[in-house]
Amino acid sequence: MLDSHFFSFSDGILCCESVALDELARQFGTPLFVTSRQSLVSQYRSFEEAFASLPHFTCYSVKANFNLAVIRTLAEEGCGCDVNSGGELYRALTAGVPANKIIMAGVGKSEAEIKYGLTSGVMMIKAESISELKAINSVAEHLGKVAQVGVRINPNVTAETHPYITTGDSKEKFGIDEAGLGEVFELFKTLPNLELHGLDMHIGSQIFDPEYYVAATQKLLEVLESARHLGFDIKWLDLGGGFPVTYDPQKPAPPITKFAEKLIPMLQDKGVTVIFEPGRFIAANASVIVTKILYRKKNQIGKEFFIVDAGMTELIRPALYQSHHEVLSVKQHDRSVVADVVGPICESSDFFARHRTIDDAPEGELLAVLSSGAYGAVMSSNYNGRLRPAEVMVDGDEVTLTRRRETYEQLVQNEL
Ligand SMILES: Cc1ncc(COP(=O)(O)O)c(C=O)c1O
Ligand SMILES: N[C@@H](CCCC[NH3+])C(=O)O
Repeated sequence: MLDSHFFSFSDGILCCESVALDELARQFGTPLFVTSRQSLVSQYRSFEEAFASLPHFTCYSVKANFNLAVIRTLAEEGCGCDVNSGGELYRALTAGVPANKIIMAGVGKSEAEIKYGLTSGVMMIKAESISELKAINSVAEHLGKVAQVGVRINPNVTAETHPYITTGDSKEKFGIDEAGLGEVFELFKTLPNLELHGLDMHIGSQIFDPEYYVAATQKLLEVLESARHLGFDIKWLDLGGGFPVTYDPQKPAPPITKFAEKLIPMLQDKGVTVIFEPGRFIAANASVIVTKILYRKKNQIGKEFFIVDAGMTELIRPALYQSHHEVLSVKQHDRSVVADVVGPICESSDFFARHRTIDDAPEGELLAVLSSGAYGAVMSSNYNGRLRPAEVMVDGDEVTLTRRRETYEQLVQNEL
């Protein structure tokens, strides 16, 4: 059931590294996000190892988990950042990531955000439309700067994943497709405050088949050829993120080496630094949510429910993408039941698991929702007047509170 070095049972109790999750719940309350620092570092290092023979630079996509301690952990390993907004840029800078290791992306950056990126001195700001290129030029002109720009290409490759997280298809809003590229190159020739430094793609998330990357990279390489033909000195080829992780042990993700084996030969001698923006791959399996069983009930059709104190406000992925998350009892029991694990929110889509075999843990005990590190806390909300939970990071037997639980006062602090 559990295949992790970082979350494992010791004396019948689920632990994060050397720390028992029930201890953490006693100390910090529930619901609680618990992150294994060693897991983050290990995932980052395995990514680096897989692509070691390729000149590349990895920019962790902070949208997956923007907790400052997570960003800082990866920055200490030498990793850069991919940010999607002014707020994420602020977080990356606050975590101490140097601006020249930050890439600024986003399909709809405001003038203020572009200005923030350029004044901070980000290594590359990406454009996803002709209009945005013009906006970047005009902000750069005002600032008396020349912007180092990357253009996000929409390669029209439909990667097989959940339809809400596929991004490289012409039907989607992302990037500039083949038809727009002539105008893009023309603009770089005429607008004096733009320099074309990078070509970029990001075809989606949780992509299992490396062939989608191969197909899209092939298209990106064709654009690289055309750009060079026109005299552009392209330094960076950005392949985005999207590398998969295992959520469901029945459907294991292919190892990252499978992607590296396909991509490295295609990119090795192209005279560019390849940029990767993994988010989920690094963060997803580094955290769990520890949640208390408030009530159990069985109804007239024999259906059983565990009603827990975390919900879709902490992890919206099952509601939004019907995604699978393993749910374990923190304390092991000999007997199991088949039940739904649901939250306290007034929505029928507020569940973590349906019809799942789960230990027969009594009310008051704890469950852990696994693989909650990516697109978990970052997508949390105050819906139903919920307080965003506390977050802790574990490193061996050391525990650090990295985010305090919200308070009722904070819920209303911005209202007049
Ligand atoms: C531009 C860009 N880069 C990187 C990522 C990170 O994706 P993932 O978490 O799937 O690696 C995303 C999110 O899908 C993205 O939009
Ligand atoms: N939020 C999505 C991933 C989106 C990736 C960003 N484009 C998920 O939880 O799977």
